[in-house]
Amino acid sequence: MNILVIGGAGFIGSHVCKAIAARGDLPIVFDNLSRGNAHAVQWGPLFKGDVRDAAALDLVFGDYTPVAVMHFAANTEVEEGEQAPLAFWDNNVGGVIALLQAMRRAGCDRLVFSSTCATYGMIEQFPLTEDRLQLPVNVYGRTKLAVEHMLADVSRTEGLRYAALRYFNAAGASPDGEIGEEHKPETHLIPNALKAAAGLGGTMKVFGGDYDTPDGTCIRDYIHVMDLAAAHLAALDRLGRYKGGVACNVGTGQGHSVRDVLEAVEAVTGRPVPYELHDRRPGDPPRLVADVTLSRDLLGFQPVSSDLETIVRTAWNFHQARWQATVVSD
Ligand SMILES: NC(=O)c1ccc[n+]([C@@H]2O[C@H](COP(=O)([O-])OP(=O)(O)OC[C@H]3O[C@@H](n4cnc5c(N)ncnc54)[C@H](O)[C@@H]3O)[C@@H](O)[C@H]2O)c1
Ligand SMILES: O=c1ccn([C@@H]2O[C@H](COP(=O)(O)OP(=O)(O)O[C@H]3O[C@H](CO)[C@H](O)[C@H](O)[C@H]3O)[C@@H](O)[C@H]2O)c(=O)[nH]1
Repeated sequence: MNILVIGGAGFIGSHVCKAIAARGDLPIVFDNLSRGNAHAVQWGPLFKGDVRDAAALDLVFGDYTPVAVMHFAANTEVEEGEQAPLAFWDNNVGGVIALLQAMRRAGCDRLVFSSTCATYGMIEQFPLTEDRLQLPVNVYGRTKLAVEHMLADVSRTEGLRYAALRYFNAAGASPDGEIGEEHKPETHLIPNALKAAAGLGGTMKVFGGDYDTPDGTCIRDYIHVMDLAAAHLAALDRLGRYKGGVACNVGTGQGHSVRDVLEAVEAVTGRPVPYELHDRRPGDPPRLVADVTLSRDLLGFQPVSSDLETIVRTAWNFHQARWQATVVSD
């Protein structure tokens, strides 16, 4: 099967491509390389284009007749969205409108969409099941929630089959070190903590030590990116069997504070993480932890590599290899 992977040069998309290829299907990456890396596209062709470009989409649908689409392309940095909302609405919502129109022209009716736990916002009722009221507190989350509504509307009227996967915090790297997390700029906690431990990032900032959580720092549900990739394959299979659409959490059900993560980084690397407490980062909810019942029952999904030690170790191995390669090529 040909699977069109929009945003497949990015962190999560590239790991999903690896998983698609591992089971014998062909990932066709469509990416404008605004954030991703061409070197992470290793398991199929790379088509350079913008998802808002209808003609470019028609070309790739015409050339490869994909049976399904996975859509990862988006503006993703929460803080950036607070400064530049229109760019987020344009790419995150405008991109999906253009994609759905191209899918309709091509007669392709299956879509796996990257949604996010950021669509829940400040909900303080736990566990965080999918039927909770979604009240996103940042621009990023609002754009993703708007797409969820759009998908439901289009599914109802046009028969689109879709899965909106509400990922919690994707982290870790391919265990063989081939690919990993390489955002530029990097704003995510684990790569920043690893950089600080390696003495490459100076002192890292911990955003907020006064949250209403046991140690005062934010709690997140970290899921290994290869587990996340497995969830995508399960969702894809489900689209082949059932009509309609579904929105489903993808997490582990376990929460870890920022301090827990720093401790795990110190344990794996054997080095201290120099950090200083900083003001809260705008748009950060204090606690986001998935209820995993639906992903287990609907997708048969069970994370196997998402303990904090494995996440940090695979990320550390990947980053060390990249840093060494950079020094050698310099
Ligand atoms: N990283 C996480 O923890 C996390 C959590 C929840 C949801 N998500 C969502 O998952 C998806 C992937 O996240 P990621 O961390 O891999 O991000 P990423 O930035 O690494 O990857 C996104 C990719 O999309 C490409 N892209 C962006 N705009 C494009 C456009 N207009 N046309 C074509 N390509 C475009 C970028 O070049 C990049 O390769 C995003 O939609 C994000 O919102 C991520
Ligand atoms: O240098 C850093 C980086 C992060 N953090 C803290 O660590 C936690 C995790 O932050 P990340 O930036 O790693 O992840 P986010 O939870 O902000 O964001 C992730 O989850 C979001 C949903 O909330 C979005 O989907 C987004 O795309 C995805 O990157 C937050 O409390 C953040 O304030 C720090 O203290 N210092």
